[in-house]
Amino acid sequence: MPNHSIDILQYILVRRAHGPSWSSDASQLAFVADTSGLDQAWLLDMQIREQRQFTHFSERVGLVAWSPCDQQLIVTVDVGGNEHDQLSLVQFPSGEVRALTSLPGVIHHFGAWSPDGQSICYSSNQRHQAFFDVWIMDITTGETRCVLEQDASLMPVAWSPDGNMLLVTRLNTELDQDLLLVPLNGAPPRLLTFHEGEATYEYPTFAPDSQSLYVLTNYQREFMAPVRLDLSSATLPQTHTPLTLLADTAWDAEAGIAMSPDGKMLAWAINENGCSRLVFYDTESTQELPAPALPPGVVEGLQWSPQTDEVAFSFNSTRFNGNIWTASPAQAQQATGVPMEIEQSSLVEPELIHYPTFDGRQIPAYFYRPQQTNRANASGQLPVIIFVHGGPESQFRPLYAAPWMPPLQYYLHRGFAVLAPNVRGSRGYGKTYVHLDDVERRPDSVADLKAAVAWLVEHGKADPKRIGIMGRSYGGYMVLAAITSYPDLWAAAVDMVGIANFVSFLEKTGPWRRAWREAEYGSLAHHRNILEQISPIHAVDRITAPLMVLHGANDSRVPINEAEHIVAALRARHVPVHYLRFEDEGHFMLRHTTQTTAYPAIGDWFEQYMP
Ligand SMILES: CSCC[C@H](NC=O)C(=O)N[C@@H](CC(C)C)C(=O)N[C@@H](Cc1ccccc1)C(=O)O
Repeated sequence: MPNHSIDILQYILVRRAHGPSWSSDASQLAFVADTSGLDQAWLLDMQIREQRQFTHFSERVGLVAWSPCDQQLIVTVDVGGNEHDQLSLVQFPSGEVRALTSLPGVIHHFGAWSPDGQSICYSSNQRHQAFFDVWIMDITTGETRCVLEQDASLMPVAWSPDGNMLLVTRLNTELDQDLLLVPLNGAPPRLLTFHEGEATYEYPTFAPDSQSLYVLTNYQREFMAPVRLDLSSATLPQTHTPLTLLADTAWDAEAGIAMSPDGKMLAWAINENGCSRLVFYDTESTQELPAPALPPGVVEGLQWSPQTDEVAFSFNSTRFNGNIWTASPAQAQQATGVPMEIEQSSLVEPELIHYPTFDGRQIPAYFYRPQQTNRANASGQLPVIIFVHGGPESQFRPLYAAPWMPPLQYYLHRGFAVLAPNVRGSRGYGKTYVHLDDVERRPDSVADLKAAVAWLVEHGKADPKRIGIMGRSYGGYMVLAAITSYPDLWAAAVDMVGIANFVSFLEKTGPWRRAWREAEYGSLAHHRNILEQISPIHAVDRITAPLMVLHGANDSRVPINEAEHIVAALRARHVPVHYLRFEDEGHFMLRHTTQTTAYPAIGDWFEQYMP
């Protein structure tokens, strides 16, 4: 028998670095890493290639952003995982910290530094809990001024190189956005992206002359593609800013659109079936350049060096824990050495499969077969855990250590196979696919889970009596929907931070999030009947699968009463239920101490009911 308490430490000790930010002279690369057990700011000295922890907060750091001129950085920190980020300024090299905001009830989203390093822009919901306005702060005097106030979710994303304008994203829903150009001389903001239907605009970046910008968008397209928006031509009211497509894409472009300081090169990535391919692009010849190949994995946060011809990004794959890498058109290399203590060869690479579902569609999924098959039955069939991602507008991707994800490799090590489907409604497969589960069509995505079981059994991959299901957040809802809709399929289930009742969830989730979620799930005003019909809390009588429930008390996305209600309902009906409540955690359950408790307990639960 393996000793699980030792094993889990190895799996949790697969640390992750993300969010690279260059100092202006490119001598230092800042990033966020959880090497110490909690995300903190770290620095990599690019000359001597040594990394060191730079901040030592007792709470989690969200992001780091170097000033474009000076030896100082912005960091964001929340409390107990509540996602109410506050902004602080940290001096280099002393590490001295000055709080720039201290409003614990208010959420701050850092936007950008001004090009002269004197000011920052950010948005906050200080005026009204549900709305984010755009602010500028002089970091020397601490003086603030609101530069854009709307009853909307506004996020500043870039400061023009000439210092005169901000670029602001307005989040209409999770899948629809606008870009606004905000002159800092008090003139009215200009809507750049008048559009009908849905469009998102991600990672907008100004060209050096402030006359055009580059952005990834799915405006009038199925997939995200890199485009240039020409700001110099006058735009008629109710028209979209003229746009040039840089490269046609059959998959989503992602991870940023990083620009070299002279504006001659761009870099982005393409998400091909969940794996990132790096792209370099020459803006003069308008041609793609050769790019180094990466192992199958995920690229995030592309940042061009202010001094050299290389980009920094975080890279995370099945066999490489999250680290910061750098790449030029000639080569890619790992830059940080955030440790991974597991032998690479013991990590299982998944197989990409597609299975048919009720309406003839093919559902993409990753199947992981454990190296040790000692838990197979006499027919060679394995116990299988189906892992359902959240969102639902998220995507399961083959990475090792997303910090919020249960460590699938650990369950493989304990002898379970894992199937991770991207059921209808997932991101990454185009605009049409992502809407196939909207509002009244939600049960169709649950039927895709039934089809997953059929595929596993038909292909001899699973012992039909030992199929379990686990998911987080919206994926936790999918678990509850699966065990109420198809109770006979499941031997055991695990719901982490899931929704049990869409009505109480929408009433109690942070008011800033309600409108985004209503676009996906249906609204309290217009779809109450549907919301009630699809809510597992009203079908608890159908549950027979033993259920484990885990939740963080400070979760501002899915309030903890969702867990408390389902647990109480099952206890009243004597269905086996095991509840773990974490007091100093929010939605993401990021503390290593939490993870070393939660993840072995999940393994034990599946082992108990799927022996
Ligand atoms: C990136 S996809 C959807 C994000 C969505 N945003 C706003 O509400 C979200 O947070 N969805 C939640 C459920 C919702 C609050 C009811 C969710 O399912 N979260 C998942 C996926 C996720 C992973 C990482 C960052 C954001 C979302 C989860 O926490 O595992």
